[in-house]
Amino acid sequence: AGLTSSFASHGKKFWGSAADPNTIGISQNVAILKSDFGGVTPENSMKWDATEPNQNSFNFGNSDQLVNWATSNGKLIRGHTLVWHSQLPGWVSSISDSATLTSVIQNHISNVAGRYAGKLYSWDVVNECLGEDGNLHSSVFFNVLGENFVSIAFRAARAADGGAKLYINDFNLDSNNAKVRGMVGLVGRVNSGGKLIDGIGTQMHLGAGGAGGAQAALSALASTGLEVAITELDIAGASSNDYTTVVNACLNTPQCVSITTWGVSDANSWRSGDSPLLWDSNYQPKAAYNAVIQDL
Ligand SMILES: OC[C@H]1CNC[C@@H](O)[C@@H]1O[C@@H]1O[C@H](CO)[C@@H](O[C@@H]2O[C@H](CO)[C@@H](O[C@@H]3O[C@H](CO)[C@@H](O)[C@H](O)[C@H]3O)[C@H](O)[C@H]2O)[C@H](O)[C@H]1O
Repeated sequence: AGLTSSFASHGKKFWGSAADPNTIGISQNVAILKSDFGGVTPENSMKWDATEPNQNSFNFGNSDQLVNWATSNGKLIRGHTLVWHSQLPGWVSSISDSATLTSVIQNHISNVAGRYAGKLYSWDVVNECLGEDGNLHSSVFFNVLGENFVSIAFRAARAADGGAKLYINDFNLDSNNAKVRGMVGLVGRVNSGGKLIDGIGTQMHLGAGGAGGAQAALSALASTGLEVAITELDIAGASSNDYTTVVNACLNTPQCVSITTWGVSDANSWRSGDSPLLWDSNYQPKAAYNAVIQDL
């Protein structure tokens, strides 16, 4: 059995991977996605700079391709991402009026999330809004709208797609650190007036030997009672021990519903120099892959 079916045998939803037209166009990659993965996340095609490069003119060419491929191959989809300060067009980051920015966010989300309503498992509604101290960091969204931009985004996402799980996603949520505590506080405040956020995504772009804090991080995030997902896993050096440590942390955390690696093969990884994934640059499974399968 492959990754996702072995993982699902423990009551988990799916094991996914980042993907996009550039990687579903590679036959070796597609063969592995079909055999071992139960979900995909668009690596770039659903981001603001790709979907709405100019105000109110939308481009869904690549994202439609990814969604159609996933749907016709029975893969769940994690939408990524609606509101993020990076890969953001200049026409958005230059807005300084709160009413304008609010309607721009609402229009973007109703068009993008509305288009895929009913087809996605979840959305990363807000991505990377926290600083390492656990407070919201400076961005056009926070500077113009304050913390309320998070609620504005989640309400718009809920209105556009009543079925998708709505996640807040961030990196360096890899141990029970100030950022994890900040995230727990933020979701508590946002959900205090009624549940807007359904889940917390921890990206887990790890260094070699960096998996030791995974259990503490997942337990702390799960203490909110929300779903938790590992959303962009890759680990420098891809050691068997690091990968099985992360997998076991998820197995031991009932709210941890899925693991997504940020790609399949080192050949297409954003950090290929670190050899961080479970398949090498010749699309051959590494020792870590066998160790994970054995562990599951
Ligand atoms: O940075 C890693 C993670 C961290 N968490 C959020 C998550 O979304 C992020 O993913 C990475 O996010 C990165 C940008 O922030 C992506 O990198 C961008 O990926 C884009 C699509 O391939 C690149 O854009 C292409 O660039 C080419 C040459 O510069 C141009 O010819 C193409 O037209 C242009 O699309 C950008 O330069 C490149 O910066 C990576 O593929 C993607 O893996």
